[in-house]
Amino acid sequence: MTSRVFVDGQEGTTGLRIFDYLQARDDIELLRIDSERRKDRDERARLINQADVVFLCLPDEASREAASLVDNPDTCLIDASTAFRTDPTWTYGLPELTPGQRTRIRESKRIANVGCHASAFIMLVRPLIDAGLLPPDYPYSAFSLTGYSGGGKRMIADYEAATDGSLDAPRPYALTLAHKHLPEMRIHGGLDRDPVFTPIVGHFLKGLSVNIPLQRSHLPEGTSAEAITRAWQAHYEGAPFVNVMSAQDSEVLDGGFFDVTACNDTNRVDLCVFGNEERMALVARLDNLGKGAAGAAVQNMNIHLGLEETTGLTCRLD
Ligand SMILES: NC(=O)C1=CN([C@@H]2O[C@H](COP(=O)(O)OP(=O)(O)OC[C@H]3O[C@@H](n4cnc5c(N)ncnc54)[C@H](OP(=O)(O)O)[C@@H]3O)[C@@H](O)[C@H]2O)C=CC1
Ligand SMILES: CC(=O)N[C@@H](CCC(=O)OP(=O)(O)O)C(=O)O
Repeated sequence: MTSRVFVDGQEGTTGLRIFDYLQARDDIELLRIDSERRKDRDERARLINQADVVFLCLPDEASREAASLVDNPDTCLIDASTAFRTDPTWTYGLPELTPGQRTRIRESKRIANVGCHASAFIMLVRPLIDAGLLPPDYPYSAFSLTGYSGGGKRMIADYEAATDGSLDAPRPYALTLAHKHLPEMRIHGGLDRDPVFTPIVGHFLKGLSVNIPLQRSHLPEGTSAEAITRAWQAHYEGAPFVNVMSAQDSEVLDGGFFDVTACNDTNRVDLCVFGNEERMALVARLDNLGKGAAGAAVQNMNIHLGLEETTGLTCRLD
């Protein structure tokens, strides 16, 4: 059976990438909006209500408006923005979160796709907190290294225009320490309070890595690198896009350096723990436009439609 799909925001960074994923598929009929009318409320409402699945690839405010335009009870929204990620009437679009999450995504008509930094952060900590290896009240902090496509069309244009070298060096941002992903990190990560989170954007298009430092003296006795790896392996068993790695794997460190772009053009997320007797770091990497946005959105659509989760996506073993 063919499903009708509309991408609201089809000319943006995430929307274009979803188009790339879907246009080759013969089980999807893509509804296209005339470019001139892409911000016309009535035309968007018409297409939204014709579709089985609508991807909202819009700023938060435009996503809220789009959600208010739905009157077809069969239309499923998958929203890429931050607008609904902690709204209890929406389902959090991270299938790997807990054992029941795929069923919730299958049954829900309102799915909030996960933030790119938040995906990496939550996939590192949540299974470990649930397994009792990390305490919910630990004073968590994290930094993230991300490519500039995370900032959408405007940031891409700024980086591409900066041929004078002015944007060559990495730039920390969100230094008010109130990044918009903190609420979802806390709530869906299972933390007692928001982490101290500092993202850094670099002069590369895409790829992202989140690093969470940990002091072993503040962790439960049994929390070792081996125990963490085992807990991830148990939690993510059968998850086609999650790759639990060992610090000894040759693909993890290249001459002592970690490649934050190694998952680019896939929907894969790599998880790894580094460290010694005293200190550890949990590290995840993913493509911010793949598992961090468009790939995850297509994965959620596949699950919602009852299709094989991996349809049209590159997975762990590819
Ligand atoms: N880029 C990334 O890595 C990630 C992005 N996201 C989220 O996904 C959403 C989209 O981001 P991204 O693709 O990067 O953003 P872009 O800025 O690249 O694209 C947004 C698109 O939305 C269109 N738009 C804006 N307002 C309206 C409106 N009122 N009606 C219809 N269309 C509108 C814009 O139109 P125009 O073409 O005129 O500019 C643009 O094409 C955001 O909420 C973002 O936070 C989530 C995870 C990762
Ligand atoms: C480099 C850059 O600016 N990246 C964006 C992340 C993009 C993202 O995940 O956006 P949403 O969660 O809003 O959907 C940021 O940190 O705000």
